[in-house]
Order: sequence, then C-alpha cells, then structure tokens
Amino acid sequence: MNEPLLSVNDLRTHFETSDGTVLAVDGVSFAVERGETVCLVGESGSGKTVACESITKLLPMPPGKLVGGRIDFDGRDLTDCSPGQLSDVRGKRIAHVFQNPQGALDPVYSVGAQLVEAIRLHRDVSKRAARERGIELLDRVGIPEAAVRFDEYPHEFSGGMKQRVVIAMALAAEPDLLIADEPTTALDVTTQASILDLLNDIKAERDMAILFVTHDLGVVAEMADRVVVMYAGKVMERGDVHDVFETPAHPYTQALLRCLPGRGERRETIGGGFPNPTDPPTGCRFHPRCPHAVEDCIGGEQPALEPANNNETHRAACVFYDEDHDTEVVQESAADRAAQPSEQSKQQTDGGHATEGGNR
Ligand SMILES: Nc1ncnc2c1ncn2[C@@H]1O[C@H](COP(=O)(O)OP(=O)(O)OP(=O)(O)O)[C@@H](O)[C@H]1O
Ligand code: NI
Repeated sequence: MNEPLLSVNDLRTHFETSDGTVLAVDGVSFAVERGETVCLVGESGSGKTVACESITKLLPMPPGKLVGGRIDFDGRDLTDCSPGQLSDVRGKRIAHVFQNPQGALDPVYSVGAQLVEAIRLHRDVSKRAARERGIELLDRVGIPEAAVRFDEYPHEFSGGMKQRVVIAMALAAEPDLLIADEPTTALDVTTQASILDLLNDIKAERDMAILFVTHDLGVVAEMADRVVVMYAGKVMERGDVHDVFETPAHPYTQALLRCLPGRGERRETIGGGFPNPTDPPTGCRFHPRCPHAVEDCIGGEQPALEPANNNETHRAACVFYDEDHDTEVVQESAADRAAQPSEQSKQQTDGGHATEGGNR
C-alpha cells in the first residue's frame, strides 16, 4: 500500500504559560490519504487547531513547543525541516484556510493583485497569464462576474465571497493538502452549505486531500471520508465516517452524537466540565464525564487506540476495547441511539464552541 500523504505520529505540542504547561496536543496520531477528507472533531479546547497548526509550524513558538512526535508529509519529516523548507511546503504543497477570511486578505491590495502574487509564487508565468488564471480561479470558486470583481478590494466582498477568494488563493498553489480550520463557522447557514459544497467539488476535481476542522458533527457528515474525534489533547476514536456514525465506539463520541439535532430522544448536552488543559485527568481524559467509567478508566495513561468491532481501521481509546473488558456495555448504548431516527441537520451547530468573532 502507498504511504499516506500526511501521517502524524504521537504528536505532542505543549504551551508554557504562567498557569503551567498546557498539554494542548498530547500524543495524537492520524493519517490523511491523497484525495480524501479527514475531519478533526471535538469540543472547543480539544486541540484541533493546535494539531493542524503544528503541521506547518504556524503556531507561536514560544510559548508553543513541539515536544515529541513525527509529521511525515509526502515522504519527509516536517518536524525536521528548516524554516525555509517549511515555508516552501506551506506555500506550495499545504494551504491553510481559517475561520476568518478577513485575516487572510490584505485590505490594501485588490483581490486580483493578491491572487496574481499567489499564482506567480507557484508558477513562473507572465502577469497577463496570471491574471487570466486568477479570473478563472475566482470564477471556479463561484464569484459572479469574476473579471470585474478581480480588481475590487476585500472590503467590497461579503463574508462568504471573501472566504471564496481565500479558497481561490489557496488553490492558486495547487496544493496536495488543504487544511481548513472551521472555514464556515463565521458564515450564515446558507453560505456555509454552499462553501462546503464548493470544497467537496474542488476536492473531487483535483484529487486534493482536505484536513477539515470542525466542532459540528453535522458538518462532518457532509464532508468526511474519515473522522478523528479529539478530546483534551487526545484522540478518542477514529475511523471511516460511516463506521463512526453508525457504531460509535467511544462513550465520548456517543455523547457527541446524542447532542446532534435529530438524534436521540431530545437534544442533550454532555454533563460535566471540560478538563483543565494544564492538569487533565489521569487515565482516560473523559472518565470524569463518562457514564460507563469503571475503576480501570481512572489511573495511568489514556488507553491505546484498539480496534472496535474487530475493525482495524475503526479504533477507540477506551478500556472497554481491550481484552479484559466487555464491549457490550458501551455498545448497547450506541445501539439504542442508532435505533433512533437519525435525521441529520447541518442547520444547527452544537458542541459548546463560540462561533462569534476571532480566528479561533
Ligand atoms: N498560544 C497559546 N498559548 C497557550 N495556550 C494555547 C495557545 N493556543 C492554544 N492554546 C491552548 O491549547 C488548547 C487547545 O486549543 P485549540 O485551539 O487547539 O482547541 P480547538 O480544539 O481548536 O478548539 P476550538 O474549537 O475552540 O477552536 C486549549 O487549552 C488552548 O487554550
Ligand atoms: Ni480551533
């Protein structure tokens, strides 16, 4: 089998703060194959953004520090790259799109000028050819009258249109991987849906992989081939999106799914508070909030990711999936939930994430 495009292994990214060491990403492993969409999902503070920004070292360091792990991208360990090599990767192979498109565009230059610059960074073409290519890209991302709007400035575009421009700029470099961190969270529902459609179409056209961050399982259902469920700096579960939605293995995933509109008796929220990132619980980090927690969940390290339902590609980090426990306990509750009507809606969001303002 071919190597995955991106493979993150036992990544640890911590922050030194006056309150102590924030264990933002604390032993996270996942992979992204060429041409697939992997969604990172989890409540606010789980470490999704830090995991993504560790890949190309976009994080402020200090206070951030990669304290361990490997990040292999197309055969090369990015943790070993010089800043120059990394900025090359960032510009040409891996593109980032953030929640707030405002931050990605320079208000002083026209949209076209910024696109031309992005194109010429990637390809040695004349200004005129770059302009043509830029207009083509604006048209592709759904900007009407692209040739006219090419010369306009960012403030003349609505939020959704700005995000389309940012996506066009990301595509200018023809990246192999697009990292999109909550790219639609700041937009209204209709615009959000059309941007998700656009990303799905582009992915199919270009055989580009997408690492997509969201706290919204409705969005995961729209986008993901595979999903990685994070909680308090750890991966709780990962697998094919159908497996994870149909037979969620970790009690945390089960709880997240019960919060989804249209699932379960009525909308629930997960009881209990999110852990302190400088002093997370021992054992399974979810154990203080877990309805199934037993003594073995409390001490030691987070359980390893073990196959769930004898499926090597669907894994959960829960003691019930190791040899000494009976998985029926946690699977019965999942089966109950699956028996409920499972109409999904991306009309609403949930997960305790602040959707207003800011880039993160
Ligand atoms: N620059 C920083 N300095 C200190 N701590 C940080 C910094 N950036 C992130 N953190 C901490 O790292 C942890 C993970 O944050 P991260 O932004 O990755 O969460 P997230 O899953 O992306 O959440 P959200 O859904 O709110 O975006 C949090 O506890 C956060 O406070
Ligand atoms: Ni985030």
